[in-house]
Amino acid sequence: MEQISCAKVFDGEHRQYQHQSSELHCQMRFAVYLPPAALEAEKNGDTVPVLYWLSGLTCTDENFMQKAGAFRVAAELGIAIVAPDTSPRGEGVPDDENGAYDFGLGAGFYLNATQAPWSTHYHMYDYIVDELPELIEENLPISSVKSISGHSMGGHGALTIGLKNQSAYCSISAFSPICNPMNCPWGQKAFGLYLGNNQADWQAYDASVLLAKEKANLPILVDQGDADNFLVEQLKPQALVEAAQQSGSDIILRMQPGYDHSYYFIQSFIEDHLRFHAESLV
Ligand SMILES: N[C@@H](CCC(=O)N[C@@H](CS)C(=O)NCC(=O)O)C(=O)O
Repeated sequence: MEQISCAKVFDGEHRQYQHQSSELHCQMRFAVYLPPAALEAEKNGDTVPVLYWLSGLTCTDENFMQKAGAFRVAAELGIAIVAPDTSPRGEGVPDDENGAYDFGLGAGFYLNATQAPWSTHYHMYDYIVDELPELIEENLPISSVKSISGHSMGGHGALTIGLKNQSAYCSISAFSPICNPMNCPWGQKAFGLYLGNNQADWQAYDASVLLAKEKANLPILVDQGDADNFLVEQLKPQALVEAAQQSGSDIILRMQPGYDHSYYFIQSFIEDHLRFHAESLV
């Protein structure tokens, strides 16, 4: 992998890297925040734990890093943050035929597509679960002790990836996640095109279906603004709460009055999420 930027921030470093992805068959970029403890660890061959952040529709590796205001607390806690892109990129990677924001480029939905022409490149699930952590752990002072978080489509990604790989992650959190994609327009469009029309195949990527089936054995925190324009039609946190009740899982859902879907909301509560993950990242 090749380093393409570096900036000092809160005594740590924000860096961007690019690499050729074998899962996605294209060049990918990701960003990492290394807290001061990681820079110290880098000198001694040690590692620090990490939070993987999955962004939402239209985002790249930049949105969270530039807008969430997460570095001061990550520096204090000694937690690295890795922010990947939200889809495969580049010439030859197919996009929505109308360039829509909710499918194709910038909208990989953290799944493995099975349908042509998407199935060649759109393997974001395997990229996040396997390829990216392997690359990170091999090349950076970052350990396999990891948690996962995300926003909106990335909240869906964090919940589904965390629930399907409970032994690999210490904790899960999400801001404004798409909780029941099988039953909302964003999810139905993406799953229909990436996975085909058989809805039985969609269940493996629906957080509410997964949580209803199996009790979660790791801590889960969800924050949702009640002034979020997407809340009723797309996000459906109540489905997640009902699923948790069905399997006897403990999840914390906090409805936050007056907050919308934006990074202003994320910036307001990211400290809580980092401290929540720090309790499990040991
Ligand atoms: N109305 C938006 C919908 C997309 C959207 O709200 N994206 C959220 C995630 S679902 C986001 O994080 N956008 C980028 C940002 O705010 O930096 C658009 O058309 O771009």
